[in-house]
Amino acid sequence: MTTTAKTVTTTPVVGFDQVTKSYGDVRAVDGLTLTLHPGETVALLGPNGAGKSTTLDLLLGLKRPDSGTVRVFGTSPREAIVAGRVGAMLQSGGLMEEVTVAELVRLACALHPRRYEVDDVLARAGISKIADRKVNKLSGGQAQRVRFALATAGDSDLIVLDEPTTGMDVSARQAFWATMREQADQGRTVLFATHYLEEADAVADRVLVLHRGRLLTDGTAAEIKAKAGVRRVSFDLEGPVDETALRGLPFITSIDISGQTVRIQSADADATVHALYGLGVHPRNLEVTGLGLEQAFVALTEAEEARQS
Ligand SMILES: Nc1ncnc2c1ncn2[C@@H]1O[C@H](COP(=O)(O)OP(=O)(O)OP(=O)(O)O)[C@@H](O)[C@H]1O
Repeated sequence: MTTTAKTVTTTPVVGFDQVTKSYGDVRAVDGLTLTLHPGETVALLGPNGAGKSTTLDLLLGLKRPDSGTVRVFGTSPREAIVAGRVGAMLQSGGLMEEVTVAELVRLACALHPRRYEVDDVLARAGISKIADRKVNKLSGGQAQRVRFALATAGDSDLIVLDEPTTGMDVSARQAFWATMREQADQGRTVLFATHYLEEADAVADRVLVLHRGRLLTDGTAAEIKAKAGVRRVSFDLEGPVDETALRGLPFITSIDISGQTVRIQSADADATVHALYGLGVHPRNLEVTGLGLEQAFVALTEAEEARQS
């Protein structure tokens, strides 16, 4: 996206300013400040209990902050929702049991100030064929698709998704993200919490990592991988090698020796490889690669745990 004067002056989609929310002694969200801009697809990551769901609940006005302010399109979350600007798909619950899929989706469309046609919503969510089924007879993945339909029942500017693909099979997941990309391409802002880091890597143009209610990192997936600073070194051994010497290589954060194959994670891959040659080892099929988002996420959150303890 090119930055223009227009984007700079546009009202943020979401603005959290020093937001704190506790449950008894547990501080679920701790002084969180963040801004989401129009058209962004943003992944919200964090270990269990990091505060993702609470953050989304605050954004949707389902919970009120103890302190700080939450603004959505420059208004309160409630006003933004009443105006039909926000569509949401939450983790569980929220489905009336004794109605059919079509009835439920029809209701969601009727309630949306900028509603879509029911048949289009069903088709987009891939649930036309189960439209007459009772909601309490659905599989977990089908129920997720219905929640997705409810979140896209009208022309919302912001779509909020809490672990949307949990329970979906691989093809449902792919179809889901293809639809979500279309929504984003039409200029909508999409914010989703997930534990599937490969989804965040593939879909999000911005990744927020929460840790104990605070924002640990905020950047593109590539920036977060680079920030973790660790790279993978893998190679095959030729002939016997002194394992103790290998394990003593500098900057190693983990090492796995399996038969003739060695896999290392190193905080300074160049120095590790240099020292490897210094041992007189001639590695075959040497590869030095960056971490995936998943490993980077683990490295960053573990480092933060260590720092705080
Ligand atoms: N209703 C509640 N009452 C008491 N504590 C709560 C409540 N809801 C959440 N918490 C606590 O607040 C913290 C943040 O929870 P939250 O559900 O926001 O995290 P999360 O990042 O969404 O976790 P997960 O990945 O497991 O879904 C956790 O320590 C959780 O136990």
